[in-house]
Amino acid sequence: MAHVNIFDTTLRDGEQSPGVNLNGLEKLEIAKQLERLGVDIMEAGFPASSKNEFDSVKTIAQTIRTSSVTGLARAKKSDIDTAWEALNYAAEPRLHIFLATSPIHMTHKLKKTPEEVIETAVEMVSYARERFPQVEWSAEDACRSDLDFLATIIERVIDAGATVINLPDTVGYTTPEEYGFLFRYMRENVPNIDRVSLSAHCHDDLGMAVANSLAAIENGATQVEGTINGIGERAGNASLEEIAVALKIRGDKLPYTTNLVLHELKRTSDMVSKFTGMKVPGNKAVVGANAFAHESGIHQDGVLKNASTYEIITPELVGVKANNLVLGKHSGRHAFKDRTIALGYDLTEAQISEGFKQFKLLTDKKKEVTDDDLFTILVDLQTKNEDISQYELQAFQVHYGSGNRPSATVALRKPDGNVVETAGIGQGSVEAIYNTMEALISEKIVLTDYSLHSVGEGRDALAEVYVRLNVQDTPVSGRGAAQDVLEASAQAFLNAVNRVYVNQFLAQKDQVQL
Ligand SMILES: CC(=O)SCCNC(=O)CCNC(=O)[C@H](O)C(C)(C)COP(=O)(O)OP(=O)(O)OC[C@H]1O[C@@H](n2cnc3c(N)ncnc32)[C@H](O)[C@@H]1OP(=O)(O)O
Ligand SMILES: CC(C)C(=O)C(=O)O
Ligand SMILES: [Mg+2]
Repeated sequence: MAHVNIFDTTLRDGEQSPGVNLNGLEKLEIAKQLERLGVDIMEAGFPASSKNEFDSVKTIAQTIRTSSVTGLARAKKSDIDTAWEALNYAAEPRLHIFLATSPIHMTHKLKKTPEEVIETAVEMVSYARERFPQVEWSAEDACRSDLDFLATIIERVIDAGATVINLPDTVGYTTPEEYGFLFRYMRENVPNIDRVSLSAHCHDDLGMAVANSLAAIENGATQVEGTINGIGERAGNASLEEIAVALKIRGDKLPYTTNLVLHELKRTSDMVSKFTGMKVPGNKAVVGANAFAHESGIHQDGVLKNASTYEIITPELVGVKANNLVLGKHSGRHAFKDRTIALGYDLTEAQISEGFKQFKLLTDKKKEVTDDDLFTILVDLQTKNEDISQYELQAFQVHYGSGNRPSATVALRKPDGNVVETAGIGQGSVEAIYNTMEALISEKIVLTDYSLHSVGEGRDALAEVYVRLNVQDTPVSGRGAAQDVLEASAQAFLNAVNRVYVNQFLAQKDQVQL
């Protein structure tokens, strides 16, 4: 069977999803989980795009050992130099350079002639190869490019030292037949094509990203790019879990292997969903909550008689556990710690103590503490920047009654350690809390989105809230979890505010150091 390399771009193209802004600690946790999942290459970010992005790519490059870490760069020396500064720590540093090749992009965006585009691509690929042992070159908007021009530029960048050629369907425009043809055409018409790995990168604007990726594999792609849960720019990227499971389940038609550890898929999907705030729809293939649920009587009857009547994928294959009940009221610290390790957490002793404290508090209120509950508590602990003091909720109280205007009293600890308290009103309880917190924080804060859902089932389930805010016109998202919906709402608001605060704090620190 032929092998296909998996290139994950959740942290780069995935993070380009509107409204998603991951902090460095969240990116690092996702990177570690992607390594456990067995991705061959992970694109950690676009180092030249900002100081925060540079720092997080560098930390990921320093941490990840078994997957290759790459970063994106424009065809510009300064982008390549910055990328090298961040990525040279990686076990196998790689660079991903892109330059558009379609007439639309060359004329209107780059304002370059096709000859100038060839010259720039060749010059930048050979410049990058002076540093990086592996250089991927992407022909942005390949699917709307002229085939012969594409074949010419590919031949030239391979001669300049590119080791991987990517043919992205940047705008999600192509069909499986056309995309398959593109790969066959390049295999047959670029004389030096066998010197490189050929990669597919699809977007889902017409809902064909996974089908297109599979067509590319059948026609000579040896690498496929995508994201977990299919998140990404606009309608998103090809969903890696769908591609990997399709290759596994339809090995009869698609005889290709990957290095992915399939039973890590569900956990990876859950983590990406939690950190990005992009909830996975129930009917999403492979990882949706309903992917293994059977509702109608005839289906239930069939499954009871033999699961293969209506199930082509077993839940265990992708790591969905039938019963994820874990610890209870009488569990001790050792059992708790063992469970955190089994869940894939790498916590310090201080984090374990804090997590155990929160777990015990939860067992007082909740009959069954599930893996999902633990995941929610621990994720917040692990991704909080303990080195920078931030806004903390000290206490709050809400008065609500039908016919009365809701009011809230909130006490906050500010980053300078002072505790401030005030009261305010709103049209509803959540708005009363948010208005009061806005007054205490003294910034202009606008709520642009709010969503609430429960973690698991039952009246005692944890509530999880996601918000999007504009803090002094900076868009930012935040999440909070608690047993009470109002407390979860308050925590989500502060989580978003703290993201802006931490970024400003780090930016000021960098300026002082300069
Ligand atoms: C298909 C994709 O997903 S491509 C990746 C897209 N991702 C992102 O853009 C996220 C990160 N981007 C950013 O933070 C910013 O856009 C930055 C820091 C990279 C650049 O910011 P700015 O310098 O303000 O430029 P801005 O984004 O407005 O415009 C892009 C410039 O890069 C040029 N450019 C675009 N692609 C390339 C390329 N592959 N190689 C070289 N130049 C390029 C554009 O022509 C434009 O140049 P111009 O200023 O001479 O007109
Ligand atoms: C940077 C490139 C590969 C990209 O994301 C695209 O073209 O979609
Ligand atoms: Mg893309």
